[in-house]
Amino acid sequence: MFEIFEVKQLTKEDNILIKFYEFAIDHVSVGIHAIDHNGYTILYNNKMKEIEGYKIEDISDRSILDIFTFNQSESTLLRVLQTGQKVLNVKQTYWNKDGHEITTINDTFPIIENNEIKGAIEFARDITSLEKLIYQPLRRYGEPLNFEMFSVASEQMKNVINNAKKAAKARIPVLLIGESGTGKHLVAESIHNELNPINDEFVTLFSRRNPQATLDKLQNYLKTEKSYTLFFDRIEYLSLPIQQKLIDILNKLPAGKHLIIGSIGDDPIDLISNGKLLKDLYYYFASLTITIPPLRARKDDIQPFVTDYFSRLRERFASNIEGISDDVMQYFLQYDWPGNLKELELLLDEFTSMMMNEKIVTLEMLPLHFRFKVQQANEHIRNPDFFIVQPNQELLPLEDYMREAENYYIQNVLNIFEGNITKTAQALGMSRQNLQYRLRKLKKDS
Ligand SMILES: Nc1ncnc2c1ncn2[C@@H]1O[C@H](COP(=O)(O)OP(=O)(O)OP(=O)(O)O)[C@@H](O)[C@H]1O
Repeated sequence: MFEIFEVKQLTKEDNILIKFYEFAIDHVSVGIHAIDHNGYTILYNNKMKEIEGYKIEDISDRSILDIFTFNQSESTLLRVLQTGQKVLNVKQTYWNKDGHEITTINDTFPIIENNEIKGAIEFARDITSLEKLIYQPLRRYGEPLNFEMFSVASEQMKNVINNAKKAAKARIPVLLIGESGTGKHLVAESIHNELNPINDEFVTLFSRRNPQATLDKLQNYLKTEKSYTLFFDRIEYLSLPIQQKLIDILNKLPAGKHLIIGSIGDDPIDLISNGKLLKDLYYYFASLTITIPPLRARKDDIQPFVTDYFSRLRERFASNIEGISDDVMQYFLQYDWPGNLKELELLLDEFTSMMMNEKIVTLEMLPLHFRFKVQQANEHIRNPDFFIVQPNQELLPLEDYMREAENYYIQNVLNIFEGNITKTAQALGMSRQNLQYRLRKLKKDS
């Protein structure tokens, strides 16, 4: 672990000190990732694991140079290793394996000894809770949010919108269920703007900041004469006693004056059985629950979202970006988007802010961290061993085996050509249309 530096005989004091260092590294609230001069990971602490969602085994036996087979200048650790210059205050947003959104500010430094670069080290400060307060991409267009703003192609989302419109008509409490970034806030505010007559004000109460303050704020709103649409974002983050207080307040509200909308990020039955959601609070909303499916279950919505994103950029911000290439779309379709549309929107923001005069977004413009995630996901599709038939193996019907083999072969050829459809189709001896049709079919069948 410490072999990049000259090895010296460790004293007893050194050994004790190392124990302190190890403890500090594992308990500090800053993510730490260090690589040696060959790009091999030599340090990856618990906080970094929480932030990025990788295990040390995923990265320790491979050089970053091998893992990131794309444009290496995009990895700050590598850039620092190559230039010897520190890079400070780089903001990044990740969705870890549990689908949690994490925003960090990274500082990366070279480790130099006797004028030689021995490696590089990155420190990532987790600013997620701060970011939550200030990041409201919905507001950037300065318009009220309504059902017109939805980019929809999937039947599932069309149903969501229909049900949400019914809720606005009936003016009954609604519970929105969906992962982070699926559009719960957008649905809630659109319901408000659909009300006829409309309430005086739409207010979002964030449960995960300071639950008692959320309740105090609510009491203050209710003291006024105004009618409100109150959106309780992620009520499962409120403690059970606070949830009980909330029910008591909601049950005393004058009938029909305010509209109450709640949101949760998980299945309500699971939340109740895990002691995170009070049954009575769920029943308060149970007259209408609307589940917003994750983006990975409705990938048809990716294309219209991307198209609308760029047309808004052109209309409102005089951008000349026309759209994304087919290869990039293929990447988007392969990825499972744990952060849903919010993740897609942030990704589009990230690379469009770097574009100069280019009209079409191509594969090389995608940030390295994103391409790495797609690559990792593809690596897990099938292990090559799966295709070797062994005596004690469970045997699949030929049709299923052939489908798995086709998927494996196509995905690997796609990886070789970094997602480029034209080159992959050429190598496989088929037309682009045929390849695209097969990919869609394989996705549907899997
Ligand atoms: N169908 C859609 N069409 C257009 N934009 C969408 C759609 N769904 C979500 N978005 C956009 O995605 C972003 C995230 O949506 P939103 O904030 O409503 O998600 P959320 O489910 O409330 O997330 P969280 O639980 O993290 O608060 C917003 O900027 C929103 O405009």
